[in-house]
Amino acid sequence: MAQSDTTVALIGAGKMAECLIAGWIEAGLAPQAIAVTNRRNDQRLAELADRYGVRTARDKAAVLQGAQVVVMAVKPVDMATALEQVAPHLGAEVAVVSVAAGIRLEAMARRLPGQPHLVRAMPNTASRLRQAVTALCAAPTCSPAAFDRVRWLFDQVGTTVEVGEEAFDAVTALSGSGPAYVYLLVEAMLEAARDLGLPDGVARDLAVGTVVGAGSMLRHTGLSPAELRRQVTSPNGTTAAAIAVLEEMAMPAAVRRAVNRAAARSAELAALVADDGPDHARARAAAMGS
Ligand SMILES: NC(=O)C1=CN([C@@H]2O[C@H](COP(=O)(O)OP(=O)(O)OC[C@H]3O[C@@H](n4cnc5c(N)ncnc54)[C@H](O)[C@@H]3O)[C@@H](O)[C@H]2O)C=CC1
Ligand SMILES: O=C(O)[C@@H]1CCC=N1
Repeated sequence: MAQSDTTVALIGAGKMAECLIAGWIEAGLAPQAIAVTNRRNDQRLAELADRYGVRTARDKAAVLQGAQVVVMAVKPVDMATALEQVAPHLGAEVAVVSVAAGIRLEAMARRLPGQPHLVRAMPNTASRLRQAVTALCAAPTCSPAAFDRVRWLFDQVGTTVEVGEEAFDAVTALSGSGPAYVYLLVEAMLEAARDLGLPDGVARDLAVGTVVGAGSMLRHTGLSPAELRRQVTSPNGTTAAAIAVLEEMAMPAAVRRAVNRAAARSAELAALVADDGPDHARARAAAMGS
């Protein structure tokens, strides 16, 4: 069977699930090849069915029926329960992919005994526009064919890289959470533009164009960010004045610390699917503020 005939079930109909669905539909996957379920909120399922034409059901057995790839798109705190709920309905040939921060392959394997084709993925919300970067890591038991199918799916919504699982906390902090850092920067730029009296629409067009242009420069010139920054920064000019303030206020150090903190949080989230069952996981989650 061709990769393009791949059938997918998504467990969890939240923000990340919708970004994946939107990207897959845009890439030409048949809407009826995608099935989605959610914990509660039929309204949300109706919305996704209406918007994308995908199949939806509250019943897990119904959405898992015929799926070659199952994408677990629930919060880390809900993963133990969700894995236990899907386990009875999975055939041994099905690939199960978690996109959750922190949840390790070994923890998935414990909840899905006899399920060899386990994959961990960290996409980001740009999958909605097929511009995600997704890191992938297969369990040692995953067959090359099952992994290829999963990689094909994530290739449809952007680019993929294969990394060792030990890199996942860093990857999550960098590219999983990363879009939010850029949005925060743009929010601050827009506030400054308003202070300076620019109309909101003009400021948004200029700020967005600036971020997209800078991203394209990074992608296409092959120059380092430091060199590209130097090209903008005239001696004693406006950029130098701005960068001096950002350095004085420790912006680079703050970003480094933030990314490190995100990675540490990803490592902490692993405890949510430990050995002692969902009830204990919930208690730990409450203690951890999840
Ligand atoms: N939002 C993002 O930018 C990214 C999120 N992720 C990961 O994706 C996962 C989902 O995140 P979001 O979509 O942002 O969260 P969300 O809260 O928007 O969606 C999670 C959905 O899962 C559903 N759910 C919970 N337990 C369930 C169960 N047992 N069965 C069926 N559905 C269940 C909830 O009702 C909710 O609709 C998280 O683990 C997160 O770490 C990964 C990369 C980026
Ligand atoms: O904030 C989070 O935990 C998730 C994982 C990466 C992006 N969002």
